[in-house]
Order: sequence, then structure tokens, then C-alpha cells
Amino acid sequence: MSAGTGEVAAFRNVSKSYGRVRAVDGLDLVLRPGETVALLGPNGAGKSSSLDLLLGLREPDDGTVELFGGAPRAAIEAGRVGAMLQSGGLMSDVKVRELVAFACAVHPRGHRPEEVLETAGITELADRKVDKLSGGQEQRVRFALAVAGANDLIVLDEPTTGMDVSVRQRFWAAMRAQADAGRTVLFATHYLEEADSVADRVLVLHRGRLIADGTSAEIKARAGARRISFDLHPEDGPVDEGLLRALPGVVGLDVTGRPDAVRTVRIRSADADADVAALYRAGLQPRGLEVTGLGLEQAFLTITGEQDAVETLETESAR
Ligand SMILES: Nc1ncnc2c1ncn2[C@@H]1O[C@H](COP(=O)(O)OP(=O)(O)OP(=O)(O)O)[C@@H](O)[C@H]1O
Repeated sequence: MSAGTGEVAAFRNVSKSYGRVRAVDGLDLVLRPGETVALLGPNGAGKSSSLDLLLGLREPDDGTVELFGGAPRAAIEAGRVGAMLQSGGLMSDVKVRELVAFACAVHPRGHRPEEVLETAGITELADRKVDKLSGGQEQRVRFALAVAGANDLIVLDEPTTGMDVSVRQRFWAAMRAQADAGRTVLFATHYLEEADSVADRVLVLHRGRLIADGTSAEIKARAGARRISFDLHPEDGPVDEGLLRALPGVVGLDVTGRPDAVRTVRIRSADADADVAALYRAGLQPRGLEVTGLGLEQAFLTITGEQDAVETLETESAR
């Protein structure tokens, strides 16, 4: 299958355990050409394990993983995939230029080494020994190795760890150029602002399960991306919590204050515009009304926190 159509990667009901730890749990996922996809999740959520499965570095216990409609190994041997992983040291006692030239030479569709050094912004490091680099410089060399050939899919595991702000910006500019060239980019990250600004699709893993999949805006909306807060005064009538809860975008509701005093209402909303309009239509007189946005970070904490609450309930009811 070509990179221009169909599926770049597919997980079909994939599970992987290490002893009693279920690192990946029933993962179903398809990546399509040209997508830039961020993989988010708390520590131990299964991000690295999923990437290892995708690259054929580990075999699933259940389910199947495909790259370009076939076995991961075949796609990798055909030079369709570039990867930048956390693990594995770089060769020691070689110069950056030599290492990059080697990666270009062995890649079935290798670029020119000078071009790769330029893309990764490491031309000035070319004559340095690989084992004498700082952590951030080493990351840039790993990046060069990931783009040494014309790949259809680039897989990056926490690529910007150790990079300073300017290197990080340069890195993402280079990555965007890869995506603009029609390549699919999949990256695991702990930096939610990177996911927010770079990815056009965000996946959230939690205890090996995919708990959210959508654009950053959709994920924020699902978490109740905006907060509406206001006061209701007792002289304006009693507070009808049922009415508030039934507003069209309400995801969460919190009402504080004594029934006979000023009550403060905080709403987590997926559609603040509709909720505010509905408040007035219902004849309420909200005072000091404020609508604030929720960042992806808060959205992420909200949905992973909600998932924890659901799992606790499930565990308790199963007892
Ligand atoms: N080789 C292994 N042997 C045993 N357990 C493992 C192994 N690799 C991962 N695990 C466990 O599997 C779970 C998922 O780990 P994984 O590294 O995939 O998560 P992650 O989302 O990448 O985490 P982090 O954000 O901390 O890098 C964790 O509980 C981890 O301890």
C-alpha cells in the first residue's frame, strides 16, 4: 500500500503484558498519511510499549500490529520508518558526520549526509565525537538518524527531552516540514504544549488503554474545556441545581454557599456560549459572570483523573 492512501499504521485489539503488568490493553488505532499525532499519558501509561510494538521491537500477546498493511519488520526493512527512541546509546568513538553518513548509507532511501546534518541543525557539530555531546546535542543527533532517509512514518519517543527552548523550536519546525511533505509523524511526549501546538491529533493513553482520541480542541471540549463562574443572590430566587445541570454543555457543576446567602456556581462546560445564553433564557440573573478557558494540561488531568475515578468504582463494584 502506498503512503498516499489508506493506513500507515494499525493496532487491532493489541495487548501486551510484562508479567502481571498490562502495559497495553486492547489498543485499537489507525494512523493515516500526513497526520501529526501526539501520544500523551502519565508515566507508565504504555506509550513506549506501544511504540515498541509498532516498530516490531516487541510482539503483542494478543491482536495485530501493521505498518503499511504488512508486518512492522517488512516496512522497516523497506526503509519506510524512521525512529527516535529513548533507549539505546549512540555508537561511541565516531564523529557525528560519520554516524550520520552511515545512517544515510544503510537506509534504503537515504538522503545526502550534508542535507541531513542541515535538517537536524547539527552541521556545526559534525566533527565532534558522538560520546562527547551534551544531552540536548545527542537528541539532535538522534533526530538526524530518524530523518536520514525518506521515511513515510517518523516515530519519536519524547524527542525534545533535554533540548533547550531554541533547539526545541528548531526541532519542531523541522518536524512540521516533514509533515508538510506528507509524512506521518507520531510522537510521545510529556509536554502538553507541544501536543497542543504541533499535533493535529492527540491520543491519550491511560493504563494501556486509549481513553481519548481527537484534535486538541476536541479533547479540551470533552474535558469541559471552559469554566463558567458566577454568583446568584438570594433575592433573585432559589438556585435550581437541576436546571443548571441540564444546561446543554455542562460536564461538571459545583455550587457553594449557604442556601440563604450568595451562592457561587462553577460550571465546567463543553459549550460555554450555549450555556450562558441558556442561563439568561431561563431567567437567572448571574452576577460577575466569567468564562475562562482550560488548557490541554488541565483537560489531560481532568480526563485521566475521571478515568481513575471510573476504574475505582468498577473495582469496588466488582468486589
Ligand atoms: N521491559 C519491561 N519489563 C517489565 N515491565 C515493563 C517493561 N517495560 C515497561 N514495563 C511496564 O509497563 C508499563 C508501561 O510502561 P511504558 O514504558 O510503556 O510507559 P510510558 O507511558 O512510556 O511511561 P513513561 O512516561 O514513564 O515513559 C509500566 O508499568 C512499566 O513499568
